[in-house]
Amino acid sequence: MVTRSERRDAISSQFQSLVKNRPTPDGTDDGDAILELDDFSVFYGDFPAVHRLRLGMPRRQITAIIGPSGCGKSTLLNAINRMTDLIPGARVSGRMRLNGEEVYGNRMDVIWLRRRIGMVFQKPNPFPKSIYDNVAYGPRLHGKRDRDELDTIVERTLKESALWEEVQTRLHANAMSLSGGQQQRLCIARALAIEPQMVLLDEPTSSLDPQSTARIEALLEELRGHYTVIIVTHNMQQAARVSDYTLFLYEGEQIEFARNTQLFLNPQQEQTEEYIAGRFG
Ligand SMILES: Nc1ncnc2c1ncn2[C@@H]1O[C@H](COP(=O)(O)OP(=O)(O)OP(=O)(O)O)[C@@H](O)[C@H]1O
Repeated sequence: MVTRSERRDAISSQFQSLVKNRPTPDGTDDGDAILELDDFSVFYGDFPAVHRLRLGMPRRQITAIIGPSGCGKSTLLNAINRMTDLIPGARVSGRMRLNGEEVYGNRMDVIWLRRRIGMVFQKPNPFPKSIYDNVAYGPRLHGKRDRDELDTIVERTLKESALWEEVQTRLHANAMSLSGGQQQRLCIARALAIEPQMVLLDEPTSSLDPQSTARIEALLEELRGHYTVIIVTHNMQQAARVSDYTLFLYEGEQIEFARNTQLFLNPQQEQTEEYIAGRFG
């Protein structure tokens, strides 16, 4: 029978080498939250898929959302850009503020909101267009037409997403000709091209091989400090490696939200400890 203290030591040694204690990005401090949830819930009919969340996600840092299947990770992610509005029977309660503005307030322009938040899904989903047109798509929607300006945006975001070296000589090739890992980096470039307030990633590496996964993780490291990133992942080692903060959800409830140095090395809740020790989920 493993004692609690032995389990804690095992967890700590497993995650010690993964968790990085990075300083807050320049111009931000510890309490600087871009997204604040206050008693925030999402219901499907009467069923609370996420329930009474209360937390602040830090600006220009990376927050991971972890928890067993069905705990509400995607529901929360979709609530941030109000994709939940499109689901019949879904409703929210409580407050969510982005940069101090009520996401669910009467004055929020939902089209504007969705255009300010980049989203990347589990399976890479580039448009069946050229690499260039995929990246230029969002800026064009925002009314940018000047060719030089678009060229600059395409080059900048392909560099930010660590794809430029591989595609600079074939920008007009179809995006579907790229490998799965390259397609996912292109989707990240497409999300960055709109200069988003936030980038939401829903299990972005679960369909990729280990090498492509490592490239995406390295890319996230580069994005940190410039963009606010929220990543849903089933992989606890990945959460420990790439993020600064982690939210652990269980059956829609917020069990623990903390810096990774706490959540993975010194969890405050026994359920967190059991989950990251792999005892359930
Ligand atoms: N459109 C919907 N209508 C009704 N219930 C839903 C709907 N979408 C999700 N749910 C339920 O809400 C709960 C949370 O689902 P959600 O997809 O957010 O979980 P998850 O943590 O992202 O799961 P997974 O890790 O399997 O992707 C689950 O019980 C799910 O069955």
